Parts: sequence; C-alpha cells; structure tokens
Amino acid sequence: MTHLQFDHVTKSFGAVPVVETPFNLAIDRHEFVVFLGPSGCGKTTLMRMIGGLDQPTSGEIRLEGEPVGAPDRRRGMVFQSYSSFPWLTVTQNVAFGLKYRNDLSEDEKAVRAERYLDLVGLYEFSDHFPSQVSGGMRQRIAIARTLAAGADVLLMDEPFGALDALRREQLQTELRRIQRRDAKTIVFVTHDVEEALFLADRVVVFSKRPTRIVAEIDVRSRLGEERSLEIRDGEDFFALRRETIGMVRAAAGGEL
Ligand SMILES: Nc1ncnc2c1ncn2[C@@H]1O[C@H](COP(=O)(O)OP(=O)(O)OP(=O)(O)O)[C@@H](O)[C@H]1O
Repeated sequence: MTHLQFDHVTKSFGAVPVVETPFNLAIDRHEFVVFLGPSGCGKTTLMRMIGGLDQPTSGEIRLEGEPVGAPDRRRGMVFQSYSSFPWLTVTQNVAFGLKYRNDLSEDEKAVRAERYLDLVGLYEFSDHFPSQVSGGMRQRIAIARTLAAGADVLLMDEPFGALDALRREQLQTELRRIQRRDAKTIVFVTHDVEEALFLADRVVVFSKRPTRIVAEIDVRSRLGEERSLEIRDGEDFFALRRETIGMVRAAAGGEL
C-alpha cells in the first residue's frame, strides 16, 4: 500500500530547474528506499519537500493520500546539518523527541531515551552538553532523538556521513533491524553504494541536475530481506555493487 507519493512534481529555484521532468514515485508503507545520485542533483531538495520544509513548483507530494503540509510528528528527519539544542544535555536532547508522547510516562520516556543513547554509543556522555562532544557525536544525538520519537516515516539525508567506519556499520545494521521490527517507511539519501545496497529494499538512481530517475534497483529480490554483515562479503552483493557503480557513473555523465 502506498504511503508516500510524488505526483508530477517539479522544482526550480528561480531560473534553476532542479526537477524539470515531472517526477513520479510511489513508496510503499514499510519500504526502505534509498536515493543515490550525483552531488547537487537534487536529492536534498526532494527530501526537504517530503518533510514539508520546501514546496514543489508544480505537482504534489502525498502522505497517506493527503498533500504534505508543514513538518509534523509523522515524519522524523535527520539531515546533514541537523543540530542539537545546545542548552539541553545529551539525554535531554534525545528525550526532547518524546516531549509530546502523552502515551508514555516520564519514567518510560527516560528509559526510552537511554536505550537509544546506548544504541548510538553515547550513554556515557548523557550529562554532557552538545558543545562538549564532537560533530559526529552531535549527529548521533540527532539520530537517537529521531529514532526515539518513533515517527512512522523517517527521512534521513546522509545521516551517517560524519561517523567512523565501525560506528557507521553498527548503525546501518541497527537501522535496518529497527525498520523491520517497527515497520517504518524510510527514505534515505547516500553517496555510498555499499550503504545503499545494504540498507535498501529499493534503490532509486538519479541523473545529474535537472534530475530524473535513471534506474530503480529491486534490492529485496536480489539480496533478500535479511541483511547481516556477512552479506557484504557475498558474491551476490559484489555483483550488485559492481552493477550499481556502473549505473551511478553513467548517471553522473562521466563526472565521477
Ligand atoms: N534554496 C536554494 N536556492 C537556490 N538553489 C538551491 C537551493 N537549494 C538547492 N539549490 C540548488 O539545487 C540543486 C540541488 O541541490 P540539492 O542540495 O538538492 O542536491 P543534492 O543532490 O542533495 O546534493 P549533495 O549530494 O551534494 O548533497 C543544486 O544545484 C543547488 O545549488
């Protein structure tokens, strides 16, 4: 069943067309879709429009059949430049995402905030302020806050870009597990082909700007639903990675 739908969407900034050919894409409920494409093609612009931070020039984006409006709690966003609240401690920053959850008691909120802090490896920094931790850690605070808040749609724009390889791998595995367990719909932007294939049910490859879809890869039918770290060492993964890199190069028009 369709959860999120782009219907004939175009977008220009003044005279600069970002999406010129009307863009159509239907994302199913509980689907993990990854946007892959050359730098500057318009992936962030598409994400901002889903989030309600920016409007299409023409066409419509629908969430559960209704045109998307201003940001609301159904859509959790982790963007590259997502910032934390400097006057709150690390734990309070994560708990902030739970502020409006009237179904949880204060104790339950604290337990939940701590669980997600532990997940992103920041438990021992609970009482620090954001200015006392690194940029990568601040990014992890934003990830923990968004996951803890429990929105059904997660919009993630290169959320793991600032993390070291090991932490990145851990969070990728965990995000895929959370998506399956809690049946989330996720739209995720990355430049990293391996990350895209490891996480996605479907990868959408974009051309350079003005952008359009050049390929869709049904990763689920190639790699299955379950993703473990071992899968990355398998032949199927390597073959799909090679194919995808070819598509991304072609999409970038030789600019990679
Ligand atoms: N507010 C804005 N005003 C004018 N132009 C903009 C604005 N936001 C984005 N653009 C332009 O739109 C194009 C697409 O930008 P966008 O950030 O969506 O690309 P992207 O695919 O996310 O890039 P990257 O992968 O490098 O983050 C770029 O040419 C950018 O300069």
